[in-house]
Amino acid sequence: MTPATDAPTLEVTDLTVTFGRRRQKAVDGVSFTVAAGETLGIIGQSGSGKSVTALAIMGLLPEHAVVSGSIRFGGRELVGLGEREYRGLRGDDLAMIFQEPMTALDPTMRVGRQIGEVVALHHSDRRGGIRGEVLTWLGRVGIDEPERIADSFPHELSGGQRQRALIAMALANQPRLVLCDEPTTALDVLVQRQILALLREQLEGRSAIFVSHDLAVVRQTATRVVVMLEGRIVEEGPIEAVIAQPRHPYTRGLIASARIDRVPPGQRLPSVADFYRVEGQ
Ligand SMILES: Nc1ncnc2c1ncn2[C@@H]1O[C@H](COP(=O)(O)OP(=O)(O)OP(=O)(O)O)[C@@H](O)[C@H]1O
Repeated sequence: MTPATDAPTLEVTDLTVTFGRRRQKAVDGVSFTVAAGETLGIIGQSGSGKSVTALAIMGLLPEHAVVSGSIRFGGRELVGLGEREYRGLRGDDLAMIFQEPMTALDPTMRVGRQIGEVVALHHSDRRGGIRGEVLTWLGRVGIDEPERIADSFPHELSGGQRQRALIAMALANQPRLVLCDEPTTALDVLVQRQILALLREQLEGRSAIFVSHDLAVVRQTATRVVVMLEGRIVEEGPIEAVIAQPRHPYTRGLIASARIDRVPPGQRLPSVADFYRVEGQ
């Protein structure tokens, strides 16, 4: 018998998402897996369906979204799961790190309390040790003065500190899958590098999905990558193999014009229009 640990953490099969009466599919028959302990990169230009895929997994799509296909997480089907059951999964088994931490943090609540609420949410028995756990996590994500930061409101923190706090919040319950959606895009280049280094360290050995338009950024954290174009996956493979020998013309154009080996993380990828211009030459 195959041991349970060999089963993928996440198995997405033929996932399709449309919005309301719009005919075009935002995500169109997408299939991929995330093995236990691996970080999968999802790359593609703006509008290619990366965020919609991540939000479908998190059960965070708006009500007018029509989802079909299958998302199996630890053997459980998530498509069609009720909001109450999803709430039990989020923060505990499934966590998400967003691009803009200010929208994910409550501006009216001190940072330490917000992280503490996540810890307490699923472990009410740990109430006594919650403050200690919050401070430990803030230290672990590289916050120098955990006490002061825990007692601050989000607007009193720098962008980098806010993203560190959000990472602490996402990881505090040791989730089985962490989704990062452009977690460094809103930061300036220096802070972006620091947060990437932190994520690289913290995601090591965890199951994770790292969504970005930036191949150089994905390369730092992911072992495998899927390339999305207009709602579909056009290429997938180990990241270094895809960079060295891209098979799909879009990936080839993307790597050629992004000069992936030469550009630092943070540079934007070319758009589809750029790609067709490159191809048309
Ligand atoms: N709430 C929504 N209602 C209607 N259409 C939406 C909604 N959210 C996304 N879409 C559409 O779905 C498609 C895919 O969007 P998605 O946000 O997944 O792209 P993305 O690859 O993540 O791009 P970005 O990097 O800009 O976030 C786009 O055409 C977008 O307009």
